[in-house]
Amino acid sequence: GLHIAECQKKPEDYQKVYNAIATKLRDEDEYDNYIGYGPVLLRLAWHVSGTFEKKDNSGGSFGGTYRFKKEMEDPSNKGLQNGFKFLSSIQEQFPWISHGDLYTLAGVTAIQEMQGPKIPWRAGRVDQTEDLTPDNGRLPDAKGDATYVRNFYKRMNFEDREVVALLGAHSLGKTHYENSGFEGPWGAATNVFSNEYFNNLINEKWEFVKNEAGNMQYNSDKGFMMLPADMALVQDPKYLKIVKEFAKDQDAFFNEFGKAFTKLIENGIEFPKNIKTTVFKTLDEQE
Ligand code: HEM
Ligand SMILES: Nc1cccc2nccn12
Repeated sequence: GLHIAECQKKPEDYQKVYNAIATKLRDEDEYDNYIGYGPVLLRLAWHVSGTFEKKDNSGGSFGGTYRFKKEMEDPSNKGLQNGFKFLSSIQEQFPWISHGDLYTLAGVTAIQEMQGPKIPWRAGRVDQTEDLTPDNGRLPDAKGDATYVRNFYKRMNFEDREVVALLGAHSLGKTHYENSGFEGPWGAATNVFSNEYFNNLINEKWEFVKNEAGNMQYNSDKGFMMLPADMALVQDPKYLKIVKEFAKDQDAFFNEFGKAFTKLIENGIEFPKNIKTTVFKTLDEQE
C-alpha cells in the first residue's frame, strides 16, 4: 500500500537545510570543471525517485534506500556517489532529516539555485530497512527509442507532456564516459536551467556516431551531444509537437517541469493534510 508521510519539523526547519545545501553549492563551484554539483544532485533526486513501480508501490523516494549498497552500486547510478558525498556534511548538520527528504530536497535546491522553476516540496519520507531496497535495472536505458521511453514512464504514471518536460533537465550538466559510456557536451555544459535542450534538439545538425566507448550517440558540430533516448523526442511526432512548444515557450516548459518533478519525487507517497507544501526561497531571495 501507499507510504504515509510523517513529519514533526516546521517549514522553516527545511528552509535551513535548503540554505545549507545552496551555500555549499556556491562554495564548492569547481566540481566537474566548474559545472558544480547542481546537475549531479538533480540526477540523484531523479534516480532515487525513478525506481518507482506503481503496480506494487515499490521503489520511489520514500524509503531513502539509495543509502544501501545494492542501490548505490546500481550501474545506472554510477557517478551519483559524488552527490551523496556532497550531502554527507548536510546530513551531519541536520541528523533529524530522513534520507528520502534529504535527497529530494537537494534536487529541489539544485533546480532553484540553477535559476530553474520553483518546485513545491513536502517533507515526511521515512527511512525504510535495507530489505526494501529495489532491485537494479529500474532506471531507463539511454539507448531507448520513443516507444521504449513512452512505455517506461507509464510505470510511473507519466504522460507525454510530463516526459518531455522532465527530459528538459538534460540542458544541465554532461555525460561522462566513466559513468555511462557517453560523453559530452564539450565546453558547452551548463549549470543554468533553460529550454536550450529543446532548441538544440530542433536546430542543431546531428551526426549519429559510434563514440570511444563503442556506444552510438548524436554529436553536433557545435560540441553538443544527445543520447538516442533524447533524439527519440524529435523522432516521434507526438513528442516533437511538445518539443517545439517548449523550444518557443520557456515559461510553458518551466511550468510543466515544476509540476512533473514534484510528482516524480512524491510518487507512491500519501501526505496527510497537516503536512503543508513548501515553496523554498532561493538564497538570492533572502539576501
Ligand atoms: C529516458 C530517460 C533518461 C535517460 C535514458 C537518461 C540518461 C542519462 C545519462 C546516460 C546521463 C549521463 C550520466 C553520466 O554519464 O554522468 C544523464 C545525465 C543527467 N540526467 Fe538523465 N536520463 C533520463 C532522464 C532524466 C530525468 C527525468 C532527469 C531529471 C529530471 C535527468 C537529469 C539528468 C542530469 C541533470 C544529468 C547530468 C548529470 C551530471 O552532469 O553529472 N535525466 N542522463
Ligand atoms: N547534459 C546532458 C546530460 C545527459 C544527457 C544529455 N543529452 C544532451 C545533453 N545531456
